[in-house]
Amino acid sequence: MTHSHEGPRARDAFIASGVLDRSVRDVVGSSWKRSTQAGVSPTLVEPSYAGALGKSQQLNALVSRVMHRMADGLAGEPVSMIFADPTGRVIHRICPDTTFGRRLEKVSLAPGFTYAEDSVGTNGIGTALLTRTPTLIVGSEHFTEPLMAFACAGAPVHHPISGGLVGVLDLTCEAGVSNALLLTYARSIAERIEDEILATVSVSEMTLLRDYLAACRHATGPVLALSEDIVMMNHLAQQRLDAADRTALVARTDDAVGEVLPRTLVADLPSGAIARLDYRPTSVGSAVVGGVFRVQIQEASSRPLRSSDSRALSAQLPGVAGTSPEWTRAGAQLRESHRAGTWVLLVGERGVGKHALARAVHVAESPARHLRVLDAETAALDPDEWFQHLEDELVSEEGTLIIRHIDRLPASLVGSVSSRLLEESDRSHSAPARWVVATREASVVDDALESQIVPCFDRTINVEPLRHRPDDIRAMIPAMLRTLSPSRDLQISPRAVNQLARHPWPGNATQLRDVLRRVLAAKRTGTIELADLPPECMAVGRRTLTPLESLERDAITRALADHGGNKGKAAEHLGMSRATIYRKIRGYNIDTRR
Ligand SMILES: Nc1ncnc2c1ncn2[C@@H]1O[C@H](COP(=O)(O)OP(=O)(O)OP(=O)(O)O)[C@@H](O)[C@H]1O
Repeated sequence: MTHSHEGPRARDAFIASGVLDRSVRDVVGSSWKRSTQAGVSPTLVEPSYAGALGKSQQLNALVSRVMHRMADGLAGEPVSMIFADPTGRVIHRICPDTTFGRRLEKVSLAPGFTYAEDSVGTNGIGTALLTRTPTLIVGSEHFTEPLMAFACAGAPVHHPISGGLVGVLDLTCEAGVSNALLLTYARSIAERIEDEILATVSVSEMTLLRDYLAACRHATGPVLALSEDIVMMNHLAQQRLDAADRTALVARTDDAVGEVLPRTLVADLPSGAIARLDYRPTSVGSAVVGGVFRVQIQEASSRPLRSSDSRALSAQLPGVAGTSPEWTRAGAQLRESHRAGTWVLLVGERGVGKHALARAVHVAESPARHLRVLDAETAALDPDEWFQHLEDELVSEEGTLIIRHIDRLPASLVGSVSSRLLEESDRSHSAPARWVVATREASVVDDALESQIVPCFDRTINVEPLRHRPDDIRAMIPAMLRTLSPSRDLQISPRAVNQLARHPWPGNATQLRDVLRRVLAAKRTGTIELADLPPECMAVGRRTLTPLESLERDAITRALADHGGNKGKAAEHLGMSRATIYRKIRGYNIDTRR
């Protein structure tokens, strides 16, 4: 094993020239090559953030119990015990030594972050998951430099009946103090977890396993099986999808698991590929206990989008500001759908700019055609009249129809609107000049909406909250000032812009616009200074958060809300120490009084 002083040299030589020194272990050399191919940075650790909540609450609770029992042996040692799900997302972390815990935080080895090999390169978690073999990675065997200070031993945890991967148990310590026992200990904890799972396997799980195994036998593509407590995916899912795509796929299954009837979902994956998920429920008696998804992947390269189109697709859209990757990607996907005549459900928090984006794409792509906007929120006033407006629009051969707030359609209209849209969407594929986009708030969950309205659309595109796009806030401020007051020559100072860019904007662009409107009412000329901003914009963090930080702040805020503001419980839920959550609440200036 090359854990000695040859190690750093062998790694440096590989990074510089791609040449593998003979002293490098095979498992490490192959992983370095895969890390290079995946485009992992050798100098930065940049794990993606997938949210701290694992899908399988019951499994996570079981793992947490075993880990806490076994963690007694770690007291006083700078060792951390970590469990990550099959996608490499860290679910639990126990680290009694707080100084060491802080070092792990610096490399984002914390709940919610993805330590898959294609996310952070060679490491005990990701490499063990990918090779499905207990793996010890020490010091300079890591691909990225900041991880070289650590040693990590990952032992895959398999479901004792299906054999499917349920995650990986990892022990991480300082590189200098590691020894081979680390891996032995990790394996024995993994075995304890497997024993515990076996002891709790129930009839419903056995039934789900039977359906999953039957689907896998005939599968030529990824297969996923899920219940409230189990996520299983076959080898093809691990091979064909990277960590971010796998996480997105599992998140998309939320829309079907528990449904009584089979259905098909479409998911846009971060890589640009589209996945079609065919769902079949698993039932025990009359109760649905989970479901199996057969997945077909349409690679980005085989989609109608030609690469020569991509630049035009991501070009600035008229009437809206923003250059963040999230905003640009949503715009490009929407333009692509317009060109293909694909009907879209635009999903996002209130006021993020869904309607503005759909309008902008219409203007950019088909300015000569007519545009009609119907707001489902107003349908309750006169449902028959509203439905007639919809009917009038759908019979016309071309043009864009934007249905705003489709999640607020009155229950009495859901059935008729759904059948009318389905009927027309079939016809529309031969008439791509007719394009329909509906907007929907992300947090509204409603059975009728999921089962009847969502299937009317070919794809879903997400618009990210403004707080995850601080650069867009900066771009939107002058654009909004111009539209709110075209005749006035008003400037805004950089300090005021910085302050606005740091605000979390729970009401998104709508709230930003309202704030600017209020500022303009009081300020007629000159430069808008910090002091001109309303008080609600002043209570913010001291600096602009990175996108990952803002995701973490959201996760903490959500956990606090879910646990009635109890910081201890929220910390436990997120796998953080109480000290960490207190520090983060202060650091992010989270208001805990709500
Ligand atoms: N990128 C942008 N550039 C400039 N203005 C924007 C941008 N995004 C949104 N706006 C403006 O912010 C306001 C809110 O946007 P919009 O109505 O499109 O949001 P929405 O997501 O459809 O909201 P809701 O969910 O409440 O229907 C509008 O006045 C819109 O013109």
